[in-house]
Amino acid sequence: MIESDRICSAAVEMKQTEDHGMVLVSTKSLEPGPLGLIVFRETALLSIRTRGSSLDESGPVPDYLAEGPQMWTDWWYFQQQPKDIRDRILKMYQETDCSQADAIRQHLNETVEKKQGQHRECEGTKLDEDDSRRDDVLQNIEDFIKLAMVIRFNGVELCPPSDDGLGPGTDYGFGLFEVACKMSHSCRPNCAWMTEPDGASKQIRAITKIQAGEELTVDYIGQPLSPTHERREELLHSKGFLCNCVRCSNILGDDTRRFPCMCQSTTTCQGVHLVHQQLASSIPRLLPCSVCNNLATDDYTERMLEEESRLQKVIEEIKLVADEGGNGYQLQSMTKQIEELNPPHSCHSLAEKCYQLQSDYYNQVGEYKLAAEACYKQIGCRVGILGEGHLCQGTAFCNERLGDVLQYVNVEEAEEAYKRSVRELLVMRGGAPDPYSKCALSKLLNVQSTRIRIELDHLPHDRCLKGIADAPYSAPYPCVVCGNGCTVLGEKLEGARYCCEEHQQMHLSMVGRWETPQA
Ligand SMILES: C[S@@+](CC[C@H](N)C(=O)[O-])C[C@H]1O[C@@H](n2cnc3c(N)ncnc32)[C@H](O)[C@@H]1O
Repeated sequence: MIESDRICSAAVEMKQTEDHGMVLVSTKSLEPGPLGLIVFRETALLSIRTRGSSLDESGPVPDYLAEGPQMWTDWWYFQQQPKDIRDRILKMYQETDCSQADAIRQHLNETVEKKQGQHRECEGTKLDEDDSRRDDVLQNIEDFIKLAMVIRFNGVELCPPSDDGLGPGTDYGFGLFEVACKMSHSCRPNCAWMTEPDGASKQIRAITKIQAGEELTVDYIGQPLSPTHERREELLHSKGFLCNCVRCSNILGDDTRRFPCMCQSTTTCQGVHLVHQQLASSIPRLLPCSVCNNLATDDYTERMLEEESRLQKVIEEIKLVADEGGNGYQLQSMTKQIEELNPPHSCHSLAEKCYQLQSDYYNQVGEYKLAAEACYKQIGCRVGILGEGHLCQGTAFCNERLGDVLQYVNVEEAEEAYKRSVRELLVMRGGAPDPYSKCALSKLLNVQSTRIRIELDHLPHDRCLKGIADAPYSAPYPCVVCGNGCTVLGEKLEGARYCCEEHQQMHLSMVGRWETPQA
């Protein structure tokens, strides 16, 4: 463990709220500092293998559950637990109106009726041991459904990184956490959770400053760059609720879908139209320009949205080809399409995908300078949409990829990119003991050794961290009004940054916080 890796025990309490039910709040102000802060750790009350893994001991699935084999594995592991653990797990169940639960109930009840009919026909036939073992599903239908729902709505994957930090490691299935599962979801969370190497515990880390009394939130789905309606659909589908986090309920629009101001061809307006669309089934519309407030015409709206779906299709086609190639070499057959990818705005969620494809492609063909440029744009887009304070693994890995490319072009800049990656991973994942941070750190040391000839073997990891934690984050802040680089720090609204005072005034007026300066 690195020295400043602090654990903040007794920093949380549970609280009942009106809109989110039971939640976790911080009892103290928490300051993650440069190396992050562990708020608490928890071991899963129950961890369940993924069916099909070599460690799945649950045996053959009963015929009547053939549609849902994982449910059988879940039930089998549940049945192996002592009674008090089973009771605590079932206590996590929340009454919900869920069509999946109704479908399971109906299916199992029909199976019972059928079996009873068969039993009457051949009275006296003995069930074999396997049958009776499996039939406890049918004798406990309501508990079976409760367990399925608890897992669906509260189960969290248990997958620590691989030893070399280059990807996910052993998949331990998923776990049920009695305390951590009370944390609400946010698309702009203040905490991150990560699986410890034992595959059974989670570490919950503060990734932003947190005030005493503030609710602790994590990202349940890890798709912060997906458009609002996609994130909400995903949460509705997988977790059964309509997200009302700060980003999803932002009346200023979807921060991942930006289109240039309609007047841009005739004026110098640098503003953007954000999209308002809360669900896939709702009709998207462009909001007034963030700078000149002009409305987009129906014609312009239609053209922009058509262009957006066309680009989405092209990206999917390219990705399909890249995936088929395994190592990605097939991408070269799509040179023209990749080079011509042209997002509607540099801070649109599709821009991030375009830049990633371009960076991968240029990297493969050895055009490292172009690859680095595309990767810089990708980072700019991520920071532009999510804000600098939004730590996420995706951005950290992106910085690491930038470092990999820059090694061929500019070693000093590669060093800076690795530093940012290490710094972000340190706060998110806890530093040197974590394989991801270790991997980024050793890449940093490698690139440093080419510059200043340091003896890697004599440098303990903890000492290398000094200085890195303070590495400045040089990606530009986006103006909340137009997305351009910023110089003016908003004092009235924390986190809001502006490219000029005019945009600051505009934004504060829009949200009712503008006060005319005294003469
Ligand atoms: C895993 S549980 C969290 C604990 C839960 N609040 C409780 O009382 O047990 C997820 C539930 O919390 C609520 N919730 C969490 N995050 C939310 C969000 N961003 N928007 C709306 N509801 C949310 C929803 O009711 C959801 O079904």
